[in-house]
Amino acid sequence: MALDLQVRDLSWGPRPDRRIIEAISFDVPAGSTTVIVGPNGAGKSTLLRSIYRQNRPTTGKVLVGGRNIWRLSMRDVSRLIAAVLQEVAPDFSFTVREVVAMGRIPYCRGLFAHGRANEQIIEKALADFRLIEFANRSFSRLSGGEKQRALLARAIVQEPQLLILDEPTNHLDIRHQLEIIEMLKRLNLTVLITLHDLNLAASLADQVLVMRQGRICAIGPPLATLTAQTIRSAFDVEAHIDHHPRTGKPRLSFDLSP
Ligand SMILES: Nc1ncnc2c1ncn2[C@@H]1O[C@H](COP(=O)(O)OP(=O)(O)OP(=O)(O)O)[C@@H](O)[C@H]1O
Repeated sequence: MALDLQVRDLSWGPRPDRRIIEAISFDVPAGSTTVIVGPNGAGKSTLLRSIYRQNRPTTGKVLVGGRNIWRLSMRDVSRLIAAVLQEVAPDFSFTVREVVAMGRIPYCRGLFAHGRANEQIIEKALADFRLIEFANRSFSRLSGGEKQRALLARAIVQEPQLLILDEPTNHLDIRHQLEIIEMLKRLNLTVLITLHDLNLAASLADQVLVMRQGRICAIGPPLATLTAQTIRSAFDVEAHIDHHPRTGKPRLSFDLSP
Protein backbone atom coordinates (compact mmCIF):
# COMPACT_ATOMS: atom_id res chain seq x y z
CA MET A 1 0.00 0.00 0.00
CA ALA A 2 1.40 3.41 -0.93
CA LEU A 3 0.76 6.56 1.09
CA ASP A 4 0.41 10.14 -0.07
CA LEU A 5 2.94 12.89 0.66
CA GLN A 6 1.85 16.38 1.66
CA VAL A 7 4.40 19.18 1.87
CA ARG A 8 3.15 22.39 3.43
CA ASP A 9 4.87 25.80 3.46
CA LEU A 10 8.31 24.17 3.71
CA SER A 11 11.35 26.43 4.05
CA TRP A 12 14.92 25.63 5.01
CA GLY A 13 18.20 27.52 5.19
CA PRO A 14 21.54 27.03 6.92
CA ARG A 15 21.09 30.32 8.83
CA PRO A 16 18.04 32.35 9.88
CA ASP A 17 18.89 35.04 7.29
CA ARG A 18 19.53 32.58 4.41
CA ARG A 19 16.71 30.49 2.96
CA ILE A 20 17.59 28.02 0.22
CA ILE A 21 14.06 26.76 -0.28
CA GLU A 22 11.08 28.96 0.48
CA ALA A 23 7.36 28.35 0.99
CA ILE A 24 7.15 25.03 -0.86
CA SER A 25 3.72 23.35 -0.84
CA PHE A 26 2.63 20.41 -2.98
CA ASP A 27 1.02 16.95 -2.78
CA VAL A 28 2.15 13.64 -4.26
CA PRO A 29 -0.96 11.41 -4.44
CA ALA A 30 -0.54 7.82 -3.20
CA GLY A 31 0.98 5.56 -5.84
CA SER A 32 1.96 8.38 -8.19
CA THR A 33 5.30 9.82 -9.28
CA THR A 34 6.39 13.44 -9.03
CA VAL A 35 9.61 14.43 -10.79
CA ILE A 36 11.45 17.55 -9.60
CA VAL A 37 13.44 19.36 -12.28
CA GLY A 38 15.33 22.64 -12.24
CA PRO A 39 18.73 24.18 -12.94
CA ASN A 40 21.86 23.56 -10.83
CA GLY A 41 21.53 25.19 -7.43
CA ALA A 42 17.72 25.54 -7.66
CA GLY A 43 17.32 23.74 -4.32
CA LYS A 44 16.16 20.29 -5.49
CA SER A 45 18.48 18.25 -3.24
CA THR A 46 17.82 20.61 -0.34
CA LEU A 47 14.08 20.05 -0.79
CA LEU A 48 14.55 16.26 -0.74
CA ARG A 49 16.80 16.46 2.36
CA SER A 50 14.15 18.59 4.09
CA ILE A 51 11.47 16.00 3.27
CA TYR A 52 13.66 13.06 4.33
CA ARG A 53 14.41 14.34 7.83
CA GLN A 54 17.98 15.37 7.12
CA ASN A 55 17.23 19.11 7.33
CA ARG A 56 14.87 20.11 10.10
CA PRO A 57 12.51 22.56 8.35
CA THR A 58 12.77 26.25 9.27
CA THR A 59 9.02 26.51 8.57
CA GLY A 60 6.34 24.12 7.46
CA LYS A 61 5.71 20.42 7.73
CA VAL A 62 5.89 17.11 5.88
CA LEU A 63 3.08 14.57 6.21
CA VAL A 64 3.24 10.97 4.93
CA GLY A 65 -0.15 9.28 5.02
CA GLY A 66 -1.30 12.25 7.16
CA ARG A 67 1.46 11.69 9.78
CA ASN A 68 4.00 14.40 10.55
CA ILE A 69 7.36 12.70 10.01
CA TRP A 70 9.08 14.71 12.76
CA ARG A 71 6.70 13.17 15.29
CA LEU A 72 7.70 9.58 14.37
CA SER A 73 10.64 7.47 15.56
CA MET A 74 13.49 6.94 13.09
CA ARG A 75 12.54 3.24 12.84
CA ASP A 76 8.96 4.14 11.90
CA VAL A 77 10.22 6.68 9.35
CA SER A 78 12.51 3.99 7.88
CA ARG A 79 9.51 1.73 7.34
CA LEU A 80 7.64 4.55 5.59
CA ILE A 81 10.33 6.25 3.54
CA ALA A 82 13.41 4.97 1.69
CA ALA A 83 15.81 7.42 0.09
CA VAL A 84 18.81 7.38 -2.21
CA LEU A 85 20.26 10.86 -1.95
CA GLN A 86 23.27 12.54 -3.57
CA GLU A 87 25.74 12.02 -0.74
CA VAL A 88 28.77 10.11 -1.93
CA ALA A 89 28.14 6.43 -1.31
CA PRO A 90 30.03 5.37 1.80
CA ASP A 91 33.04 3.18 1.14
CA PHE A 92 31.43 0.13 2.72
CA SER A 93 33.68 -2.85 3.33
CA PHE A 94 30.56 -5.00 2.97
CA THR A 95 29.58 -7.20 0.07
CA VAL A 96 26.84 -6.05 -2.29
CA ARG A 97 24.45 -8.64 -0.81
CA GLU A 98 25.15 -7.28 2.69
CA VAL A 99 24.60 -3.68 1.57
CA VAL A 100 21.26 -4.63 -0.01
CA ALA A 101 20.33 -6.62 3.12
CA MET A 102 20.78 -3.45 5.22
CA GLY A 103 17.49 -2.27 3.73
CA ARG A 104 15.79 -4.88 5.96
CA ILE A 105 17.20 -3.39 9.20
CA PRO A 106 13.96 -1.50 10.06
CA TYR A 107 12.23 -4.92 10.23
CA CYS A 108 14.94 -6.81 12.17
CA ARG A 109 16.54 -6.89 15.60
CA GLY A 110 20.18 -7.25 14.54
CA LEU A 111 22.26 -5.62 11.81
CA PHE A 112 21.62 -8.22 9.13
CA ALA A 113 18.38 -9.75 7.99
CA HIS A 114 17.82 -13.46 8.59
CA GLY A 115 15.02 -15.81 7.67
CA ARG A 116 13.60 -17.10 4.43
CA ALA A 117 11.18 -14.24 3.75
CA ASN A 118 13.96 -11.63 4.10
CA GLU A 119 16.30 -13.67 1.91
CA GLN A 120 13.68 -13.95 -0.85
CA ILE A 121 13.12 -10.18 -0.85
CA ILE A 122 16.89 -9.57 -1.04
CA GLU A 123 17.47 -12.14 -3.81
CA LYS A 124 14.61 -10.70 -5.88
CA ALA A 125 16.06 -7.18 -5.61
CA LEU A 126 19.55 -8.46 -6.57
CA ALA A 127 17.99 -10.06 -9.66
CA ASP A 128 15.76 -7.07 -10.54
CA PHE A 129 18.73 -4.68 -10.41
CA ARG A 130 21.02 -7.10 -12.33
CA LEU A 131 23.33 -7.47 -9.32
CA ILE A 132 23.53 -11.25 -8.97
CA GLU A 133 27.01 -11.47 -10.52
CA PHE A 134 28.28 -8.79 -8.08
CA ALA A 135 26.47 -10.08 -4.99
CA ASN A 136 29.56 -11.43 -3.21
CA ARG A 137 31.88 -8.65 -4.33
CA SER A 138 32.94 -5.79 -2.09
CA PHE A 139 30.64 -2.78 -2.58
CA SER A 140 33.69 -0.46 -2.62
CA ARG A 141 35.04 -2.19 -5.76
CA LEU A 142 31.93 -1.54 -7.88
CA SER A 143 31.70 1.06 -10.64
CA GLY A 144 29.63 4.20 -10.02
CA GLY A 145 26.62 2.79 -11.88
CA GLU A 146 26.83 -0.60 -10.12
CA LYS A 147 26.95 1.19 -6.72
CA GLN A 148 23.92 3.24 -7.76
CA ARG A 149 21.98 0.06 -8.58
CA ALA A 150 23.00 -1.55 -5.27
CA LEU A 151 21.77 1.51 -3.32
CA LEU A 152 18.49 1.47 -5.27
CA ALA A 153 18.08 -2.23 -4.47
CA ARG A 154 18.72 -1.49 -0.78
CA ALA A 155 15.96 1.19 -0.89
CA ILE A 156 13.49 -1.22 -2.55
CA VAL A 157 14.03 -4.03 -0.01
CA GLN A 158 13.12 -1.48 2.68
CA GLU A 159 9.56 -1.89 1.28
CA PRO A 160 8.78 1.80 1.81
CA GLN A 161 5.47 3.56 1.18
CA LEU A 162 7.34 6.57 -0.22
CA LEU A 163 10.54 6.40 -2.27
CA ILE A 164 12.76 9.51 -2.52
CA LEU A 165 15.48 9.48 -5.17
CA ASP A 166 17.98 12.21 -6.02
CA GLU A 167 19.24 11.80 -9.58
CA PRO A 168 19.23 7.99 -9.46
CA THR A 169 20.17 7.65 -13.13
CA ASN A 170 23.20 9.96 -13.18
CA HIS A 171 25.82 7.17 -13.28
CA LEU A 172 23.81 4.76 -15.40
CA ASP A 173 24.22 3.86 -19.05
CA ILE A 174 21.18 4.35 -21.29
CA ARG A 175 19.97 0.74 -20.98
CA HIS A 176 20.11 0.84 -17.18
CA GLN A 177 18.49 4.31 -17.13
CA LEU A 178 15.53 3.01 -19.10
CA GLU A 179 15.33 -0.16 -16.99
CA ILE A 180 15.22 1.88 -13.77
CA ILE A 181 12.53 4.17 -15.23
CA GLU A 182 10.44 1.14 -16.30
CA MET A 183 10.91 -0.47 -12.87
CA LEU A 184 9.82 2.70 -11.09
CA LYS A 185 6.69 2.84 -13.28
CA ARG A 186 5.79 -0.72 -12.26
CA LEU A 187 6.22 -0.19 -8.49
CA ASN A 188 3.05 0.53 -6.61
CA LEU A 189 4.81 3.26 -4.65
CA THR A 190 4.61 6.98 -4.13
CA VAL A 191 7.79 8.32 -5.72
CA LEU A 192 9.47 11.73 -5.43
CA ILE A 193 12.52 11.96 -7.66
CA THR A 194 14.85 14.57 -9.13
CA LEU A 195 16.06 14.15 -12.71
CA HIS A 196 18.15 16.41 -14.93
CA ASP A 197 17.08 14.60 -18.10
CA LEU A 198 13.77 16.23 -19.07
CA ASN A 199 12.96 13.42 -21.53
CA LEU A 200 13.23 10.84 -18.74
CA ALA A 201 11.15 13.18 -16.57
CA ALA A 202 8.45 13.38 -19.27
CA SER A 203 8.42 9.61 -19.64
CA LEU A 204 8.15 8.85 -15.92
CA ALA A 205 6.19 11.67 -14.29
CA ASP A 206 2.53 11.84 -13.38
CA GLN A 207 3.41 15.31 -12.14
CA VAL A 208 6.42 17.54 -12.79
CA LEU A 209 7.55 20.14 -10.25
CA VAL A 210 9.79 22.79 -11.79
CA MET A 211 12.03 24.63 -9.31
CA ARG A 212 13.97 27.84 -9.71
CA GLN A 213 15.83 29.80 -7.03
CA GLY A 214 14.36 27.79 -4.18
CA ARG A 215 10.74 28.12 -5.22
CA ILE A 216 8.22 26.22 -7.32
CA CYS A 217 7.83 27.89 -10.71
CA ALA A 218 5.43 25.31 -12.23
CA ILE A 219 3.70 22.13 -11.12
CA GLY A 220 1.34 19.81 -13.00
CA PRO A 221 1.23 17.05 -15.61
CA PRO A 222 4.23 16.86 -18.00
CA LEU A 223 2.31 18.28 -20.96
CA ALA A 224 1.31 21.35 -18.94
CA THR A 225 4.67 21.96 -17.26
CA LEU A 226 7.34 20.92 -19.74
CA THR A 227 6.47 23.75 -22.12
CA ALA A 228 8.91 25.93 -24.08
CA GLN A 229 7.93 28.92 -21.95
CA THR A 230 8.47 27.22 -18.56
CA ILE A 231 11.74 25.67 -19.72
CA ARG A 232 12.97 29.06 -20.97
CA SER A 233 12.10 30.73 -17.69
CA ALA A 234 13.64 27.97 -15.50
CA PHE A 235 16.70 26.98 -17.55
CA ASP A 236 17.24 29.91 -19.94
CA VAL A 237 17.32 27.64 -23.01
CA GLU A 238 15.04 27.22 -26.00
CA ALA A 239 13.14 23.93 -26.11
CA HIS A 240 11.68 22.28 -29.17
CA ILE A 241 8.92 19.86 -28.20
CA ASP A 242 7.39 17.11 -30.30
CA HIS A 243 6.12 13.68 -29.38
CA HIS A 244 7.74 10.29 -29.19
CA PRO A 245 6.46 8.33 -32.23
CA ARG A 246 5.57 5.22 -30.20
CA THR A 247 4.70 6.41 -26.68
CA GLY A 248 3.27 9.83 -27.58
CA LYS A 249 5.13 11.32 -24.58
CA PRO A 250 6.65 14.81 -24.99
CA ARG A 251 10.12 14.64 -26.59
CA LEU A 252 12.37 17.58 -26.02
CA SER A 253 15.48 18.94 -27.71
CA PHE A 254 17.28 22.12 -26.80
CA ASP A 255 19.46 24.97 -27.99
CA LEU A 256 20.78 28.13 -26.41
CA SER A 257 18.56 31.19 -26.61
CA PRO A 258 19.52 33.37 -29.62
N1 LIG B 1 24.10 23.24 4.08
C1 LIG B 1 24.22 24.25 3.21
N2 LIG B 1 24.78 25.42 3.59
C2 LIG B 1 24.91 26.44 2.72
N3 LIG B 1 24.48 26.41 1.45
C3 LIG B 1 23.92 25.28 1.01
C4 LIG B 1 23.75 24.13 1.86
N4 LIG B 1 23.14 23.15 1.15
C5 LIG B 1 22.95 23.65 -0.08
N5 LIG B 1 23.41 24.92 -0.17
C6 LIG B 1 23.35 25.80 -1.36
O1 LIG B 1 21.98 25.85 -1.74
C7 LIG B 1 21.84 25.91 -3.16
C8 LIG B 1 20.93 24.78 -3.63
O2 LIG B 1 21.65 23.55 -3.50
P1 LIG B 1 21.00 22.15 -3.93
O3 LIG B 1 22.07 21.13 -3.79
O4 LIG B 1 19.74 21.98 -3.20
O5 LIG B 1 20.68 22.44 -5.46
P2 LIG B 1 20.21 21.43 -6.61
O6 LIG B 1 19.02 22.05 -7.28
O7 LIG B 1 20.05 20.07 -6.07
O8 LIG B 1 21.46 21.53 -7.57
P3 LIG B 1 22.14 20.47 -8.60
O9 LIG B 1 21.23 20.39 -9.79
O10 LIG B 1 23.43 21.17 -8.94
O11 LIG B 1 22.34 19.17 -7.89
C9 LIG B 1 23.25 25.85 -3.72
O12 LIG B 1 23.67 27.15 -4.02
C10 LIG B 1 24.07 25.25 -2.57
O13 LIG B 1 25.40 25.71 -2.62
